[in-house]
Amino acid sequence: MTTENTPASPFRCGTVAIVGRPNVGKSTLLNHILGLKLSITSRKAQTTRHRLLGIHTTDDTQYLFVDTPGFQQKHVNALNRSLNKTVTQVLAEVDVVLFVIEPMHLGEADRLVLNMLPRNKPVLLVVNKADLMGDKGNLLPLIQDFDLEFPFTAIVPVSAKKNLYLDELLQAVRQHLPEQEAIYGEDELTDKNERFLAAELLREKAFRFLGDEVPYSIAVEIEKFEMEGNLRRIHAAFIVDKESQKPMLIGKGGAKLKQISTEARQDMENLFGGKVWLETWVKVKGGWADDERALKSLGY
Ligand SMILES: Nc1nc2c(ncn2[C@@H]2O[C@H](COP(=O)(O)OP(=O)(O)OP(=O)(O)O)[C@@H](O)[C@H]2O)c(=O)[nH]1
Repeated sequence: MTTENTPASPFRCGTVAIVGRPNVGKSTLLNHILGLKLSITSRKAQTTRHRLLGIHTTDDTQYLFVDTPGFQQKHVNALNRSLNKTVTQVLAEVDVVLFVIEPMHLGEADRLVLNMLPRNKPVLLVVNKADLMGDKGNLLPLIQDFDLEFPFTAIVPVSAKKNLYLDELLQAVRQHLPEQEAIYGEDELTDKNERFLAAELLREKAFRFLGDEVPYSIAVEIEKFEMEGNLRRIHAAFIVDKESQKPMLIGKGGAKLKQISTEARQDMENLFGGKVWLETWVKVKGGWADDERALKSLGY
C-alpha cells in the first residue's frame, strides 16, 4: 500500500466522530470526504464498537467515521436523554473528535455541544463554510473566543461543499490515529445495511421539508424490504407522536409526503445502484418519544 519512492510511513487506523449543532455541514463534510461514493456492503461482524457511517482508506490511513446520534437540545424527553447519553459515550471512545462550527452563526447551540466535548483526547475545531467567509478578519475574534474555552488540538478551516482543505483536515486527523493495520478492506465504505440507510434517507428528507417542530418526533419504520432481481421494494412508515402532526407530514392532497418520498427514493437509487419501489405512509404512535420501550423497538 505504500508508494515506491517514499519511505514507508506507518499505517494508521482509528475512529473519528463528527459533532456540531444542526446545519453546520456535518453530513456534507462526511459525504465529501467519502467522495460521495457511499456504497453498501453486507452486514458483517462489527470490528469497532460503534455503528460506522463510512470508511475512508488512503495509502497510509484508514479513517473510520462513527455515528453520533443527533444531539438534541430543544425538547427533553426519553428520546433526547438516550441520544445525549449515547453522544457522550461515543465521544469518550473514539480516537479523534471533529467539532464543526459555522463561523458566521456561532451561538448558544454550538456552546452546548462544546460543553460535551471530551477533554482527554484530540478535538479539532473545524471551521466550515470557509467559502462564505467574506472578510475573514471579522470572524477571527469569534473563533478565538471559542478557542479560549477549549484546548483544541488544531483549528482547521474547510469548505465541505466546495471540497476546500479537506486533505489538510485529513492530514491533521491522521496524526492522532493509532498506528495499526487497516480493520476493513479498502473497498468497504460503510457497513450499514440498506434497510437502515433507507430509513435514514427518509428521516433526513422529512427534516429537510418540514419545519422545526415536527421532525424531532418523527421516526421511520421499514416494514418491508424485499429484493426482486435488482428492484428493491420498500414499505416504510413515518411514526409521529400526535394526530395533529399527521397532516403536516402528509401535506395538501398528499403533496408533502410525495415530495419527501420521491427525493428519498432518488437518493436510494443512487446509493443502492438499482431501482427502488417505495411506498410510504404515516402512523401515529402516541407518546413514542417518551416511551423507553417503544424506543427500543424502533432501534434507539
Ligand atoms: N456554502 C457552504 N454551504 C455548506 C457547506 N457545507 C455545508 N453547507 C450547506 O449547509 C447546509 C447544512 O448542511 P448539512 O451537511 O446537512 O449539515 P448537518 O450539520 O449535517 O445538519 P444536521 O443533519 O441538521 O445535523 C446544507 O444546505 C449544505 O449544503 C460549505 O462548506 N459551504
